[in-house]
Amino acid sequence: MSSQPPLSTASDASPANTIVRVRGLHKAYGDFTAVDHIELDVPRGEVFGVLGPNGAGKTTTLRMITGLIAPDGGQITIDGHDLARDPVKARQVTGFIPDRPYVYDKLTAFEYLRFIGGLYSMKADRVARRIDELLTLFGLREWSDGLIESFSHGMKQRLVFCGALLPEPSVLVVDEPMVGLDPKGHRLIKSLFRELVADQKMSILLSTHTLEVAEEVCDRVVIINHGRIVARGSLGELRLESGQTDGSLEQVFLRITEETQAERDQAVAQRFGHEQGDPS
Ligand SMILES: Nc1ncnc2c1ncn2[C@@H]1O[C@H](COP(=O)(O)OP(=O)(O)OP(=O)(O)O)[C@@H](O)[C@H]1O
Repeated sequence: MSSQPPLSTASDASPANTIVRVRGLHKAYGDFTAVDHIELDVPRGEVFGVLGPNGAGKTTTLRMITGLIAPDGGQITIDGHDLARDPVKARQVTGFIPDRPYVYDKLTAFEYLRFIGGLYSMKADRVARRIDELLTLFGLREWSDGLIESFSHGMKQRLVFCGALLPEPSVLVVDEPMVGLDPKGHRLIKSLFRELVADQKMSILLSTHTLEVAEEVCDRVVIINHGRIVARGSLGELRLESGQTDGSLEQVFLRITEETQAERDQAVAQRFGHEQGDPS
C-alpha cells in the first residue's frame, strides 16, 4: 500500500510550518488549461522542488505564486499574507529569480542593486552592506561599476540572484536556477541554497529540469504533468510510490510521467474508440 497522501490534497507541511500555501490554483489560456487546480504547501526552512516535463505548467505556477500572472481561481498565501487581498505584503517577503535574467542594461551592477534596495525601502547603510556581501559571494565585486550590458549571460544571472537576495526575503522562488550558469555557477548555487536554508532560515521554492539538482538540494518535490500534480513527497517516498526503490530521481521521474502520459493516451484512445463506434 502506498504511504502517499491523496494527490488532490496538499499535505506537504502542517499549517503552522507552511510558508507558501496554494489551494485550487487554476489557469487557462483560452480552452487550454495550463495549471489545473494545484494544491501545495511549502514547508518553512526547506528547499521544495517543482519538477515536470516541458510545458507541464511549472513557470505558470511559479509566476502566479510571485504575483506576476493573475490566476483564474484558487488561493495563494505567502508567510500568512493572502496574495490577492494583501499583495504588497505578500510580495515584500518573496524574492523571485526568473528563468531569463531581466536587468536594466544601462545601469551598473551597483546601481541596479541600489535601485532594488530603494524598491524595498531599505536603509542606505543596509543596502551598501548587503551589496558588498552579495557581490563578493557571487564573484562580481570587481564588476560593481561595470555596465550590465557588458556582462555575460551567466554574470547577469548571478546579478539577478544578488537582487533577489538583497532584501533578505523569507521565501526565494527560483525558476530554473541553473539556466546559463557554468559548472562553477552550478556548484555555487547548489551550496548557496543549502546555506540559505541552514544559516538564514530561508525557504526556497524552485522549478527545475535538472533532476540532479533536485536530487542534491530538494528536501521534497512535486511532479507536475499537464498542469496537475501527479506525485509529491521526498525522493524516498517517490521511489516507493513508483516502485523504483533503488532508482535515481531520473528513473523515478520518467516512470511517473510516462505512466501518467500512458494513462492519458489510454483515456484519449478509449474516448476516440467510443466516438468511432458510436452509431449516432
Ligand atoms: N501566455 C500564454 N498563452 C498561451 N499558452 C501559454 C502561455 N503561457 C504558457 N502557455 C502554455 O501553458 C503550458 C505551460 O507552460 P509553462 O511555461 O508553465 O510550462 P513549464 O512547465 O514551465 O515548461 P518548460 O519546462 O518548457 O519551461 C504550455 O503548454 C505553454 O505553451
